[in-house]
Amino acid sequence: MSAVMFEKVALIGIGLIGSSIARDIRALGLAGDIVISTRSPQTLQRAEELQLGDRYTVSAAEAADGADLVIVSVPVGASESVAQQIAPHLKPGAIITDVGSTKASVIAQMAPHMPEHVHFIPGHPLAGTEKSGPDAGFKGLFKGRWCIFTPLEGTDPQAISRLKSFWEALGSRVDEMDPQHHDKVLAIVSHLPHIIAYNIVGTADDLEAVTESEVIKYSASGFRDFTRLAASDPTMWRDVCLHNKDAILEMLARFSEDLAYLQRAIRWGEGDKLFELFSRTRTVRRSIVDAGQDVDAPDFGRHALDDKPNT
Ligand SMILES: NC(=O)C1=CN([C@@H]2O[C@H](COP(=O)(O)OP(=O)(O)OC[C@H]3O[C@@H](n4cnc5c(N)ncnc54)[C@H](O)[C@@H]3O)[C@@H](O)[C@H]2O)C=CC1
Ligand SMILES: O=C(O)C(=O)Cc1ccc(O)cc1
Repeated sequence: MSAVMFEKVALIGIGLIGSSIARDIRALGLAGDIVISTRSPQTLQRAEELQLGDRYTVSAAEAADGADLVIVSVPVGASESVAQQIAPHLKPGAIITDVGSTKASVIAQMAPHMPEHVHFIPGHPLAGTEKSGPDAGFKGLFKGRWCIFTPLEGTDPQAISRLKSFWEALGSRVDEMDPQHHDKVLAIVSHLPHIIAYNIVGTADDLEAVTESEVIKYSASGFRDFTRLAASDPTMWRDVCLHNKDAILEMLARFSEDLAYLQRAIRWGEGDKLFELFSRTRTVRRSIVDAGQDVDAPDFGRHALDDKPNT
């Protein structure tokens, strides 16, 4: 149904996100030629076994050479190294984008290396799982999810519009934001939940030595939800923490203050305070469900092109 949108697409990094994009491009026929590059020869070989692209190379420079669209899907801490490697080979008029979970740092790392004759448009699809690597990707990951662009001032609106059409073809809704604002919003809605999960599972793991296997044996679904997040890729999340340091520390300070309030209410038996907070937070969940953002709901993520509801 879709037509070729970019003649040559280079995917640098072919883990969960890169390989999901590759699968969608393939399925929708959005590219004439898909070239895949990743640093590790083993991962590259796996991408080839999975037939995610048309050509494969460990050289990011070779992959980017002559590409009309370059999508960088590597841990955010590797952004500068990739930008340095690809910059001399970028074709005039090419669109360069990324999928990194932090934006100000990615811009600081990549923008200085981008030649005048390309369109650099930082992006972030708000879709993913706790899994990593090329096997973890799947078709339709971005359906019904937001993709946030944080374009630099003066970026060609036509290039933004071409990239927007690409993400919309993958079923995403696209929004634009200032990178600093993006980093603050994501710090509270995504980065802190992961840090809290790493922390609580780490604490439980320390207790495990005392309680033997009780932590696993009796773990209720609340704790299990935390273990899913805490199973997320350590390299990726180390980089997110180091590259969104200021916003994360600001949100952690607020979080600790609010936790101290809760702690105090529990210590002094102030049930009304607990009840008030727990009632307020319940309405947050309800508004997410009402806004159609509940991924567990059967109709969530229907593609614009689907002609009948999911069953
Ligand atoms: N995992 C998730 O749920 C989401 C991740 N993101 C962002 O997407 C990016 C990629 O994440 P995933 O696909 O989950 O990670 P992943 O670990 O599954 O894949 C990362 C890929 O980058 C390659 N790589 C690592 N260092 C490299 C380097 N220096 N040069 C070239 N390739 C290199 C790896 O070989 C692998 O192919 C990250 O920046 C992450 O913040 C964005 C949205 C969701
Ligand atoms: O697995 C989950 O619950 C996620 O939250 C996935 C995710 C991880 C990082 C992002 O930048 C965006 C989405």
